[in-house]
Amino acid sequence: MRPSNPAPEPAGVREFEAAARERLDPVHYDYFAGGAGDEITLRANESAFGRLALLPRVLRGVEKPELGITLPGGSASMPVLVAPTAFHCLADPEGERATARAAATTETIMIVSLASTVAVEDVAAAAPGARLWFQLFVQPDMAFTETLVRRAEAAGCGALVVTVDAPVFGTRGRDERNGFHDLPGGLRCENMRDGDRIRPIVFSPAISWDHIARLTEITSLPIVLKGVLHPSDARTALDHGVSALIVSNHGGRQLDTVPATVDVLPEIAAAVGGAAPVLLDGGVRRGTDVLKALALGASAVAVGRPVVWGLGADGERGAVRVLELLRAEVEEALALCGVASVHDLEPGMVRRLRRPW
Ligand SMILES: Cc1cc2nc3c(=O)[nH]c(=O)nc-3n(C[C@H](O)[C@H](O)[C@H](O)COP(=O)(O)O)c2cc1C
Ligand SMILES: CC(C)CC(=O)C(=O)O
Repeated sequence: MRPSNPAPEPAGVREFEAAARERLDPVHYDYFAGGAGDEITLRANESAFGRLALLPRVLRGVEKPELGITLPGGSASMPVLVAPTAFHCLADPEGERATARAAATTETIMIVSLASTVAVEDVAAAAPGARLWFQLFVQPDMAFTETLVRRAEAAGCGALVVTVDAPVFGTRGRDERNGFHDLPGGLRCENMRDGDRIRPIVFSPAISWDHIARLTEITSLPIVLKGVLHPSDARTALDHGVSALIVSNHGGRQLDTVPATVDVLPEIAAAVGGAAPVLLDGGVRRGTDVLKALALGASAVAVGRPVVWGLGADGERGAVRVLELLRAEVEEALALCGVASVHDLEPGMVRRLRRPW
């Protein structure tokens, strides 16, 4: 008897999403996929890349392009990082352990969410050599926030990513309709453990620049501010000793109708003027998206849902495949653009289309 053909490997991030959707509980799929309000920003993040065209150069004699990058907080073998996303155990039983091993295999940086379902110490222990950063929603109880910072330091995290676009938690219609408000069966936000209890994550509108100043006093880790969309905030961040910025709208999950991240990137890059690296997340699904973001001023991008789709489709192996797919796509697009290194992309290589394709 002939063995049946194995299912073909997904050939792009969007196919991984379809494969993950098949396997995940529909309520959990919706949690991962969904956005705030009418999901206008969620859709805009992806479609904005579709309004940009790449303008390649020819005959530049480029051999294998150079993909590696160095950031305050560590280096990576490619300009694609793992954005912090919560609750990986909903996508795979190994959860964040699997993601961290995938990041270690692909030699890129994983930003571990405060809301991870595996404690940051256990994530680090599961993936020796993984390059981890720790994401924080500043908790108004600064003594507890400081405990979190010490834990991240002790676990070997290379940077603190402070998410500033969540003074309150954005309402996601899909979760409301599905009644998804709690983690199921024994899963917890393990970083919030405090003795015998698990604290709730507090989203506080009282958090201000003073808290960022305080963080820079209590840790020598580089502080990366995630969720900046206004050029004035980018400049204020630099005044507060922030080491890098992530232009992010939380994957369209917080304030709906804010612009697509790639559309505000040039303004933020201009405001920062090279004083600190600017990263971007939101809607990156192809290697060509990565090139566009880098050309418009990003030092690197991060991907949120794509890694979750890899994890949901095939655990650690799926997450590796997604990251390797993106690497291969970046490499091919650089070669086709005649660019020798991710550092050599420039705004002139991107054209804004009057009408989308
Ligand atoms: C399911 C999910 C959970 C997320 N959890 C967090 C989180 O815990 N902390 C955080 O700063 N951002 C969180 N984000 C936002 C991501 O870090 C990132 O900004 C966003 O996913 C990027 O968009 P993309 O999914 O289109 O790549 C989450 C996003 C998703 C989709
Ligand atoms: C549970 C949340 C804290 C994670 C988050 O930021 C999100 O779902 O967008």
